[in-house]
Amino acid sequence: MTTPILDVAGLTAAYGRRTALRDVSLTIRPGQILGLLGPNGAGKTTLMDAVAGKVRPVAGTVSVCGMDVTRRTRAARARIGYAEQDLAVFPTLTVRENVSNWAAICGMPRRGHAQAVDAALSAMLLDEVAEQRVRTLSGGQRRRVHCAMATVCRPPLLLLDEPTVGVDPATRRAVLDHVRALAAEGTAVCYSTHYLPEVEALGADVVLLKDGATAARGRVEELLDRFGRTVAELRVRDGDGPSATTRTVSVDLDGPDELPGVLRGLDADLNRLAGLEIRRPSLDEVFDRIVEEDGRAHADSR
Ligand SMILES: Nc1ncnc2c1ncn2[C@@H]1O[C@H](COP(=O)(O)OP(=O)(O)OP(=O)(O)O)[C@@H](O)[C@H]1O
Repeated sequence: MTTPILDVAGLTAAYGRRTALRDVSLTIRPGQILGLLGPNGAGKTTLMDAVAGKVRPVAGTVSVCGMDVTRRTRAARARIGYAEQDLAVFPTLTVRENVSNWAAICGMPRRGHAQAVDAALSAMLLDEVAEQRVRTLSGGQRRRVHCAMATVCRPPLLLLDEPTVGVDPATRRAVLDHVRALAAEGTAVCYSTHYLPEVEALGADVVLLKDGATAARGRVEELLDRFGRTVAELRVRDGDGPSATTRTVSVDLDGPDELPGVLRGLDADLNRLAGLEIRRPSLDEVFDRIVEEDGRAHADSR
């Protein structure tokens, strides 16, 4: 197995007396996308801030490309592209100037600088507004500028904190395509979102935080299998002729294999079956279920 780009071990973090992360451990390897999920206040931003060296751990360690973030903050930070929730752009500069300046701050050499900026702008669909001052942009456009800044230097680790909040569907697709392309080139990506279909579209591994602790982790398919319910919805006809009515009966299945047994159970009523639909669990349902339950009970060991 390849060495992780990001290794978080037993991370606990606090704001004063308020503990925001409790003993969180995770790794992200080159080319891996980790979907960071959790309800508001679960600790997603705090985790990213700790990885970026903005929040100091109370306990545990964070290392990026083998460098301890607390002891070698600058060197580790240079390996990270971080698109934060709070937009840190210069409103009076143009889009191109913001991305270009950021590339320079990150130490990008002059050679290839202009092409890298062009590529980052194009990937975020910013060509048309490249010469516009950032203060004239919409909120969704500004968020794209932030993603372009985070990705322009092609860092080994990309932290994207809810990058698609307030963006239109075309931009959402562009962000997801770009993230997939960067991962295919070997970038390790930590992607926080409340839009669960994005996690599925990215084929991401998932860490679900709840109250600062790991409530669940795994591949999307594994979480669906472990926590999801497959439901057979049978539409059964009552009565005959014009007065006939139809009712829906829902049966929980442990898996599609149980369906023949359910149908056999209908026996004489089988000819009253007017329709049948199998509903696979969605990640939304699984997410709600884990968050409602005591998530810690489900946490895997690392
Ligand atoms: N600067 C701060 N000072 C004090 N408490 C904070 C600060 N930032 C976050 N917190 C608290 O830490 C906890 C975790 O917050 P965090 O922003 O990491 O959650 P989140 O999962 O990113 O939430 P959201 O989905 O709303 O962005 C919350 O209880 C929050 O109130």
